[in-house]
Amino acid sequence: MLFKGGGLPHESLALQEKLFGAGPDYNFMTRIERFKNSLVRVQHFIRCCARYNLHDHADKKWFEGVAFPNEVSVLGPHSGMFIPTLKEQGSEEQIQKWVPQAEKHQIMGTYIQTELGHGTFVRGLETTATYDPKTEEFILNSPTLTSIKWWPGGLGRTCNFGIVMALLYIDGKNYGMHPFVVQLRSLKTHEPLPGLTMGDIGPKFGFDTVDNGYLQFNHFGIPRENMLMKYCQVLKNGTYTKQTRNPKFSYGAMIFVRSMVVYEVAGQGLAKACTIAIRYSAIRRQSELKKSRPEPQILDYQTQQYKLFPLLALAYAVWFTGVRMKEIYFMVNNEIKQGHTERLPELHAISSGLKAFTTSMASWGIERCRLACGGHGYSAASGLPKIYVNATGGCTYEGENTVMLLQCARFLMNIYGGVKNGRRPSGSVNYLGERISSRCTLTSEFTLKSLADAFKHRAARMIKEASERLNRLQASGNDPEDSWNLNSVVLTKAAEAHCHYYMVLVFESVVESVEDNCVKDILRQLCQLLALCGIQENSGDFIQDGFLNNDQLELVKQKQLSLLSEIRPNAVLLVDAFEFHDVQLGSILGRFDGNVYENLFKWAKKTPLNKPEDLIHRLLR
Ligand SMILES: CCCCCCCC/C=C\CCCC(=O)SCCNC(=O)CCNC(=O)[C@H](O)C(C)(C)COP(=O)(O)OP(=O)(O)OC[C@H]1O[C@@H](n2cnc3c(N)ncnc32)[C@H](O)[C@@H]1OP(=O)(O)O
Ligand SMILES: Cc1cc2nc3c(=O)[nH]c(=O)nc-3n(C[C@H](O)[C@H](O)[C@H](O)COP(=O)(O)OP(=O)(O)OC[C@H]3O[C@@H](n4cnc5c(N)ncnc54)[C@H](O)[C@@H]3O)c2cc1C
Repeated sequence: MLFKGGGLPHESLALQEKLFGAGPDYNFMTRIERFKNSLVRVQHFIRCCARYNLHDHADKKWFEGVAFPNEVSVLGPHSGMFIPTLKEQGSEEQIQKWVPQAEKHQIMGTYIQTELGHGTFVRGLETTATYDPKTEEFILNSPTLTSIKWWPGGLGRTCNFGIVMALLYIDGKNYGMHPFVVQLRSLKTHEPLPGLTMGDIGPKFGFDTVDNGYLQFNHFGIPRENMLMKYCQVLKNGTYTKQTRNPKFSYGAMIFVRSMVVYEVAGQGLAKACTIAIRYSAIRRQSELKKSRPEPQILDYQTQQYKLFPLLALAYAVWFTGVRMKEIYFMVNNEIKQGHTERLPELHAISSGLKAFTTSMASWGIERCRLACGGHGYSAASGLPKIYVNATGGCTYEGENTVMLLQCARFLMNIYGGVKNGRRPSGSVNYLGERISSRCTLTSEFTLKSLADAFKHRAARMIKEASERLNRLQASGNDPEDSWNLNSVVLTKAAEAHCHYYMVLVFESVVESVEDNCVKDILRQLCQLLALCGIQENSGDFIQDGFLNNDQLELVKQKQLSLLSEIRPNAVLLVDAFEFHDVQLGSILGRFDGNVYENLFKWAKKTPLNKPEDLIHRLLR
């Protein structure tokens, strides 16, 4: 073994690959070097997949975690969007034709939806696909500047295929957004095919290793068979047929990625940041706690614990919620495949809501971890800037977070309206059918049930009030759309409260399922801390209707503080339990061996600015 650790079989395999552990320091590379380095890794990863027979998505994911530490590889859109869309939206014939080539990486694809002028508003996209029955081709065209495709990952230089979302026109009639498989580059020369203008969109906040690109179509023909035809078909003569299914099925790829992002991006990103900040806080000593005594570990300061332990609790909560979100996705998707589509709206709502809620919390949490590391947190050597810029992208891609919360709120309003009309809700919203209890059961014991109930009360009240406010706005003469807009801040807060309750509930259920009493006790403390911090940070929501009183809030504060001391002895073990290898963390501050200062010094000496022969030296001489 080249490296210590690597808890899971596929991680251990990947850690044995010299190329993934060695090589130049990422922090000292230019963007072009980072991109090239990533391509070398991609090629090696593809060879490894063949060598180790890695076909399963989950197996590959473990391997990727080591191959592309803290980076988003260009394989993300290929394996996370291109292949799933082919599988979910292609006919059997189309799946047979493209999926095997894609899985063997003989073709590399991406998901091409967003345009210069529109990302959020999918119905506003302008790219057209006009069917010509004479040639039996779709003619793809970008009719305006704003219709140029913009952002798809891997489009700039890497991919030779893509799934393009475009408006289908037959005989002058617009049939709405449909997915098309499009070859973009020659499989021999890798040059863009005639009729396509494409390239990279330039440097970004993060995602240096991904060539997010642009693409302009100039009346570009593709065969009729290239429209993905599982749900809708265009026959040779131009006849359009469709199954009587939900038109939102063509949005399936987005639901999939949103469901995965909770664990893969928010959960992993925050857990890595907590690992770095807590390990570092255990080796960093600063100031005096008691006169003439050795400087304490900064982790012994209550304020440091107050910064970091709630984030540790949040990292566990998001991790568990992400695992649950994946399970729900696969369960409901299987039901949909069997023809049972009843739970699609709930899946859309919970995946949109949790994607938004957890990526926002993680993004904020990672930055707090960086601040908690003082000066060294600001250095790239901490690894935290890289984790932040990549994770925070999750707040925007796959549906901007505010917009996603509003989608979740829309579902909550529908359900609440149904309850008012006597319908019984089920699944994640079944509590909306219960009577909202005005009695708070919180006592100094702070059982997990009583804490979850407090969040249930808050969510139910905020959803009810959002709905009533919406009705009042309409009753006072606003049309439904204006009422929605005038209520949208309240709606996003109701959606957040729903997601917050869901996360606390998932954490509670995980704690209850643990058999080992010692582990159970420690996880219970974390779950209590998560919930108590949530109550304190949003205390207005809990006291507004008199559910919590001042005495109870005082109890909340006292318990929060006592939990900090109780968690302290286990804090480092709790981050070690995430089992991130040093290679995956990419952080000198978060090294497993704690040898931070010696390695910071070695690292600084290697920085290119210290090279004696460069231009700067000549200019300064
Ligand atoms: C696998 C590992 C992954 C991790 C690694 C990731 C690395 C890769 C990195 C980056 C990839 C990024 C890829 C992208 O960003 S691709 C582009 C993504 N774009 C978006 O997400 C756009 C967001 N916008 C939308 O989704 C929609 O436009 C909308 C905001 C939802 C609005 O849609 P629309 O206007 O059509 O709908 P309405 O608001 O009018 O609603 C009508 C009813 O439809 C329901 N609805 C909407 N969407 C869905 C859906 N997806 N599924 C089911 N139902 C849906 C909506 O709730 C309304 O229902 P109602 O009953 O109220 O009428
Ligand atoms: C790193 C990264 C990778 C990406 N990868 C891909 C990819 O592979 N393929 C692809 O097709 N796209 C990709 N995208 C594009 C991405 O999906 C969009 O940027 C995203 O969906 C947001 O849309 P937008 O840019 O139009 O934001 P906008 O909608 O312009 O958002 C700007 C502001 O307007 C607000 N707003 C917009 N609409 C509403 C509304 N209805 N109600 C209230 N507020 C609103 C938003 O809340 C936000 O504050 C990527 C983007 C990034 C950053």
